[in-house]
Amino acid sequence: MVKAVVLGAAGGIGQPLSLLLKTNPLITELGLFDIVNTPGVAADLSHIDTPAVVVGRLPPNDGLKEVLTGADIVVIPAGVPRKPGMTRDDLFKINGGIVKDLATGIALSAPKAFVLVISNPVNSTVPIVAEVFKKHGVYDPKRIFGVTTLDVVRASTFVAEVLKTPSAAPNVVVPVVGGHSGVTIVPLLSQSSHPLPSDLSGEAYETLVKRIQFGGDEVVKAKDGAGSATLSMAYAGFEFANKVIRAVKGEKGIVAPSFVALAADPAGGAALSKELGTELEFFSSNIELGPNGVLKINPLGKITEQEAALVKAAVPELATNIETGTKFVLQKYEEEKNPKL
Ligand SMILES: NC(=O)C1=CN([C@@H]2O[C@H](COP(=O)(O)OP(=O)(O)OC[C@H]3O[C@@H](n4cnc5c(N)ncnc54)[C@H](O)[C@@H]3O)[C@@H](O)[C@H]2O)C=CC1
Ligand SMILES: O=C([O-])CC(=O)C(=O)O
Repeated sequence: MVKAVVLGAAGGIGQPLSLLLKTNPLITELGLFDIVNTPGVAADLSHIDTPAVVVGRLPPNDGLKEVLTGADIVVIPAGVPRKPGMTRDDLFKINGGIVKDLATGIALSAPKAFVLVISNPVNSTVPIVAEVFKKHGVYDPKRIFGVTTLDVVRASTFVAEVLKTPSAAPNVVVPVVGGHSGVTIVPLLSQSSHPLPSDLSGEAYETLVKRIQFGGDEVVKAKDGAGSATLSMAYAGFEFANKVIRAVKGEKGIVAPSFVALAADPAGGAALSKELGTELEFFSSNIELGPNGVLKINPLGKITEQEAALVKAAVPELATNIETGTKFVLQKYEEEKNPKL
């Protein structure tokens, strides 16, 4: 019995993600919440002949509470997407508040659920969820994940393109570490399961790295004001959710990058901090998943000088993004305590 919940289920990511989750036979209940249209999306999906019983709720009458109660895994793609010319950080003003409110709902109604955060800016929204959970006394760093899988999916696709073997893409595994925006996205191409040509250096190497780092911009530009990646993100979110579900069901050795608190595995986190040369509260490295969420945070391992430079460039931006998320929540709680602030 697995209950999966999607918050923001009527949106560009939410609908195809909910469709994919409905196709997973391991999911027995699918709860959909959004501020619009969830009854319709739920009615539509409920006609598909797979096991999940689908329920769609709106905010009035405790809809969020109803959907979240009994949830094992909650995926959050709620919030506004980018338009051309915007950075992910520009979304913080609106999405920060949305994620804080939804995290509060999860802390109250499904504190043990695995929480998969898609809403941007991920580098700041994951710290928001963590702070809200701390405030409610239900924080377990092993259970909160920033979804960076789309970067991994893009890296597989783009590397296979460079190797002129597009059909190999699903088998190409490239760890992408750091975070989920621009220079914080660090592909470790030297660890690709399908080695790149040894002469891929200079401009060709930089072009490939930049394409993985700024792949989101390609989609934003092509959609020309109609939003950002939705279908590839739904695929990536489904991939990661399935990995979490499979690990919970007892499958061993499932490893994938995700933006998590280093406190989720203090020993692994300390080793990673040593490699980074600094202590960040959150970082996306390869993590091994287990029945309780994060089992182990893996080190970066052997990386090239170029990759070390990319990691070095990512660290200060990550630190700022993390602080933005944390401070936002703490400030909101201060304001709630003292409304005159
Ligand atoms: N982590 C990643 O790799 C990626 C993250 N994203 C992010 O995902 C988010 C969603 O993107 P799209 O689906 O394209 O946007 P969208 O605008 O199509 O859908 C967002 C949905 O959230 C809903 N929503 C807004 N406030 C809500 C609330 N308080 N409670 C519940 N639902 C609420 C809206 O009604 C809408 O249906 C954006 O922040 C985007 O930047 C997008 C692509 C990749
Ligand atoms: O680029 C965006 O705004 C959406 C996103 O996170 C991505 O596609 O990686």
